[in-house]
Amino acid sequence: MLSRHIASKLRGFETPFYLYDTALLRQTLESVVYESNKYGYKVHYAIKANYDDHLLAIIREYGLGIDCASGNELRKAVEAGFDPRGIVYAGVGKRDKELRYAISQGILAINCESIEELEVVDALSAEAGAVTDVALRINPDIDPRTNHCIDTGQADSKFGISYEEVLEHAARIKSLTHVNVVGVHLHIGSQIRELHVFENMCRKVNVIVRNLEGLGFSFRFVDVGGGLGVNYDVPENEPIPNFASLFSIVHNHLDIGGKEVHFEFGRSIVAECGELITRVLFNKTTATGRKLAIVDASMTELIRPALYGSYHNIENITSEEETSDKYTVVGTACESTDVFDENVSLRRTRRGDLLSIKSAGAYGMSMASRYNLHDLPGAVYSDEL
Ligand SMILES: Cc1ncc(COP(=O)(O)O)c(C=O)c1O
Repeated sequence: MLSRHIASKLRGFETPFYLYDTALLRQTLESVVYESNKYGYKVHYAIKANYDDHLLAIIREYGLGIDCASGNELRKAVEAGFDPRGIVYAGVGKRDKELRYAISQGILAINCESIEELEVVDALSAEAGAVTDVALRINPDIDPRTNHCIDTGQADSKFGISYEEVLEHAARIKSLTHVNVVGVHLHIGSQIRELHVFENMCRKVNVIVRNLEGLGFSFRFVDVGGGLGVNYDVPENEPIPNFASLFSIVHNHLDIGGKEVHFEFGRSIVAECGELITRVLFNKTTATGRKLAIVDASMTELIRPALYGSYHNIENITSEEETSDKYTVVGTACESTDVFDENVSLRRTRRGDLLSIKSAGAYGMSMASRYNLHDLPGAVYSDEL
């Protein structure tokens, strides 16, 4: 973990801020590129995880495509220099102006999540005099065995079109003249640590693709989404996620002929290279005996613990004094759920100490808000120190 080694340098920066280890980001990108090249797989970066300009410039150097979830994310990717032909755009509710923009950019595919959306893309493409490449985002009804708040591929989920509905409307979909159905897309959820789940996913995809092609569809690619989890518990043990295992599972279980296989990784690319650095403002003990460390960050910088009950490992990077005391680390926001973690073992923690909240590079800054009119946090990059 970078911050522990450069804690004295960090003291001078206004807290809270995100610290990014760009060397680790580069190693992670090297790994994903190396491992995916073994099978000819194509990797998109899910820009929702973190759209920081400095990080995007690095990610672009490694030739990844982009997965985006809104018109503004698409615009951001295009402005950051990513080739529109390598961009996919998913999202359960796309506004007409967002669809018009995507159509005008000629992206790799709009991943459509309802029959109605396919019809609207067809109509808007006709208006623009275009034929738009789309993929069918299919809900495969798979339990990804992750936090229920972040699963996306179970039957009842708002994401994707049910396979049955695609079958029912197959003839109608094929009759649309201004969309070209070039792919199948699915994404079963995020922070998946039990990789055998992806075996089930592959088996379902095999059936879906075979049956739909039997009905006359012809797909150029299958995009199996993202979801590879990271080690929030002990990030030092696994700074780079296990891309090799996931690719090997997909290689061994996906049976779709020579079609392109695409992935959309967010968390696994950027989570571990980011830490949220925050300063201890006050210590106090509740009437019930809980020792609180009140820090100057809050759910406005990192909402994952408050929103999903997610765990992030926390360390006092400026104290050397061991203690058996346990701390509940709370933020400044006017919300009772604004708690980073309870009963944390930290070195003796005093006003002014810096804490690192680790593995915060994904869905940290990109989900930050200005609640309580907090300022948005800054960013410090290891290659600029
Ligand atoms: C459609 C889609 N693709 C890719 C991702 C990226 O997922 P992850 O950050 O888990 O790799 C998400 C987020 O879960 C998503 O909804």
